[in-house]
Amino acid sequence: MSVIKRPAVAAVATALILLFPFAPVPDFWITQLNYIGLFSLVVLGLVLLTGVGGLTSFGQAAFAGVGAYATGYLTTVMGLSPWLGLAAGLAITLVLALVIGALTLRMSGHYLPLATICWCLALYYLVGNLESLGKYDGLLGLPALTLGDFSFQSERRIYLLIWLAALLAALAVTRLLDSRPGRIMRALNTNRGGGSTMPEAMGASTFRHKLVMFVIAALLAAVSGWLYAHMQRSVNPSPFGIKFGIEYLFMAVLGGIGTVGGAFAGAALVKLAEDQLKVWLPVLFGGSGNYEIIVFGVVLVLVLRFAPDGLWPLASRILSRWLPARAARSVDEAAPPLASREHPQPGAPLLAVRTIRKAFGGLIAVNDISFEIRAGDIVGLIGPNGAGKSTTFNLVSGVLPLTSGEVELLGQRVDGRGSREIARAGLSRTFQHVKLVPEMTVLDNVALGTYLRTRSGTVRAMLRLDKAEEAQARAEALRQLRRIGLAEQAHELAGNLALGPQRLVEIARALASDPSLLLLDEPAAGLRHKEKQALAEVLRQLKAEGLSLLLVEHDMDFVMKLTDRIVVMEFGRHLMEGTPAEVQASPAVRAAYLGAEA
Ligand SMILES: Nc1ncnc2c1ncn2[C@@H]1O[C@H](COP(=O)(O)OP(=O)(O)OP(=O)(O)O)[C@@H](O)[C@H]1O
Repeated sequence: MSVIKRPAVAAVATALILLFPFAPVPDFWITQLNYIGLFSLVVLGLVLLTGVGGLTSFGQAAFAGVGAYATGYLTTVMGLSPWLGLAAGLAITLVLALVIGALTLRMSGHYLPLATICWCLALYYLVGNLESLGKYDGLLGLPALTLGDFSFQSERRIYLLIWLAALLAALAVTRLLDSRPGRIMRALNTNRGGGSTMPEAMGASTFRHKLVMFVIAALLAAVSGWLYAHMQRSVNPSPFGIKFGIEYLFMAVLGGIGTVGGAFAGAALVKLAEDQLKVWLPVLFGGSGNYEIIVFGVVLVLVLRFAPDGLWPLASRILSRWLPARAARSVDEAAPPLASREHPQPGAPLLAVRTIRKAFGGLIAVNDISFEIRAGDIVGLIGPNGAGKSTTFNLVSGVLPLTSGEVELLGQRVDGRGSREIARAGLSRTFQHVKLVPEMTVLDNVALGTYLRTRSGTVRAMLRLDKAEEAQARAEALRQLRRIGLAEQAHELAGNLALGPQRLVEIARALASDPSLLLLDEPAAGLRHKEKQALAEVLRQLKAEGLSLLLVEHDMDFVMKLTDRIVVMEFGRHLMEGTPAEVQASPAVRAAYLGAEA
């Protein structure tokens, strides 16, 4: 085992970067690195927004423009300090990002990218036509940045500010991704099978998390614009147009859009390659022209084809042969337990479903269904295919709105509320199609379930003020994994597990929210015999611990052995309710199943 640890490698790399301008290197390289640092700041925002959150933006250059023009105007026209320029740039960016985000982030698919293109174009033409901002010539004569008597006038000096900002941003984004809000952000990417259903069921507002990512990405771009303006000592619209918006996205994709290291790799590769290509391509092809754009297009296609995760993950896989292995973060099992909710006494009313109905157009999928669950009950919901079980489940858990009827959980009416609020009221669930974050560890996936029992937000996460609470959340996750017999796999990636253990991880995640009622949607579907046995064992143990369960399941054998009571549905209607023995003996149930099989 290597004696060198990864943090030591990172510390040495950071020191080398910050000491670079003190070495006798030509100014050319300082300039190059300044640009790379500035670009990295913007691309880091894209890593968070696009790579992690799956929200594509072509408009980051425009936010850089806001940062640059705010300071440009305040320092040249109004004669104010560049630091006020920074504050104003960040404030304007914050407001703009909140407004644009609020308008566009609820849209799905291609609307957000289109909106960001429009916004980028609009800002470009706006500043290019405003007399007060110098039209297309821009603003000249910005002052150098100063701190007390120290002036960041030369490129070598501003290098320190640029790289300090870029490295601090990288640290903040890394910390954020490994935190309570970060886990939710990583679960959002629909391109990787994520979405809003699972995070909402864990009690998190997906819109809010998307907005936070959008704002952070915009603020990072604005800081880059501010630094750029004071490095150039002038601003004009061209670096903030759509061409740069696309180029930032290109850097992110080339470097590795889901990784912090990819932001730096992408920025460096594009900047260095662009300069070289600008020199060599005209020599090769003769004449002048933007040939590098063609080369970039070809390279992008090749990267997407052969290294779709980008070059940084590829390089780090190769480098990991020589670098020390990443140590699994230990779990402090002595951390104090998270606060627990007050659970109802056994036998107390828990869930009351009263004449709930769901119509999809003319089809009544759930037709006036009623049943009750008392604390400590294990209730099964069965019926032939298309009987309306999943729809009932989704109505109770708030994924679908009711057409009519009432749902009461622990004495509170919850019909008409979304799944987030129902989760808060004490209900947790698993999904028929497993919804784990495959590139997160099993432990982190389970820690996602502690969302409602913890409080730390984005700023606390970025400043690492959430250490104590994170230790509690991780200890709770390990406790739940031990409860379902998967503690050994805590540090594996969830995507590497087979379906059976994945379903168990979903149960552990639901348990981590300390629910009063657990809803399991076809937990045995697709499992092999041995996996089913392991699952049944876990559920029997939960039953012995007094947990209340509602279970939708196809496997009759599985349901009969486990439940206290069974509700049978057919064609959306309530067919019968009784003990497993009563249901098994019922001619009506047999006829319904035989009819379904016929
Ligand atoms: N979003 C929807 N829009 C229109 N019809 C729907 C929708 N969801 C379900 N249905 C219909 O409602 C009926 C009940 O479906 P549901 O999925 O609840 O049944 P199920 O008992 O869970 O079936 P399975 O066991 O096959 O999962 C079916 O006829 C289905 O086609």
